[in-house]
Amino acid sequence: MRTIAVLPVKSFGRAKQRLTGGFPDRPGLAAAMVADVLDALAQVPELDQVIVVTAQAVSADRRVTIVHDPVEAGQSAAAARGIEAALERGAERVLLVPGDCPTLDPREVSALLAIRAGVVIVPDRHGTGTNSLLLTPPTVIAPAFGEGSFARHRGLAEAAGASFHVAQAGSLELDVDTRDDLAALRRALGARPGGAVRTRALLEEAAVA
Ligand SMILES: Nc1nc2c(ncn2[C@@H]2O[C@H](COP(=O)(O)OP(=O)(O)OP(=O)(O)O)[C@@H](O)[C@H]2O)c(=O)[nH]1
Ligand SMILES: C=C(OP(=O)(O)O)C(=O)O
Repeated sequence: MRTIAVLPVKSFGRAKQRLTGGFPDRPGLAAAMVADVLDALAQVPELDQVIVVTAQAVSADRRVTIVHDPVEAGQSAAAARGIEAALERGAERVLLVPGDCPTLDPREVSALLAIRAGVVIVPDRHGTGTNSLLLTPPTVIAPAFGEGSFARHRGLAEAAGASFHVAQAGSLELDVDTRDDLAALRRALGARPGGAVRTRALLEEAAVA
């Protein structure tokens, strides 16, 4: 089943506003996390392509398509733009992934893609947000990210009469928005050697600065 990942990426200079005062180089952190997410997605054989939706210059491999986001109207609008581009490229399902989950484990993504349901959701670590959505078909529901999005996506799936599955994928449940998330990231990176190479290096560099 032709599967395309869609990764919305806000301009790094405008990203991670909730980390103001929590980390010296927010743009650098946003860029490092996106690069680590892309590295991880590149190791998922079940993905036919990756679409990055952004106004930002992003370096990536040949399997990545950049779709321009001139308006930056939010994650949902960017995700919708990516879904449209994925449909044009023959996607039968799309995996929506955020760019701020640097611990993303390719093996967990493969396990996620083995689940058969109209809407598969990976909640954030608080259980109230949405860190990833697997949509089959890509238009089964419209992305509705933001506060309380887990319940909203479940409601949309029910209203659409789509099957709904909540997936446990620890490496995808940690998105980095706040100082607490950054502390949780440091713990997660300390507990698991390897992966998130750029994010790990930036945090280590900041720690000794
Ligand atoms: N292309 C695009 N991506 C976005 C936009 N808003 C958010 N994103 C991406 O959606 C994902 C989750 O977004 P947030 O958690 O809100 O990240 P953020 O906007 O950097 O964080 P805050 O500035 O604290 O809200 C990240 O990969 C963001 O880069 C947007 O307007 N356009
Ligand atoms: C976008 C979401 O949350 P956050 O902005 O905290 O990543 C969400 O969980 O839908």
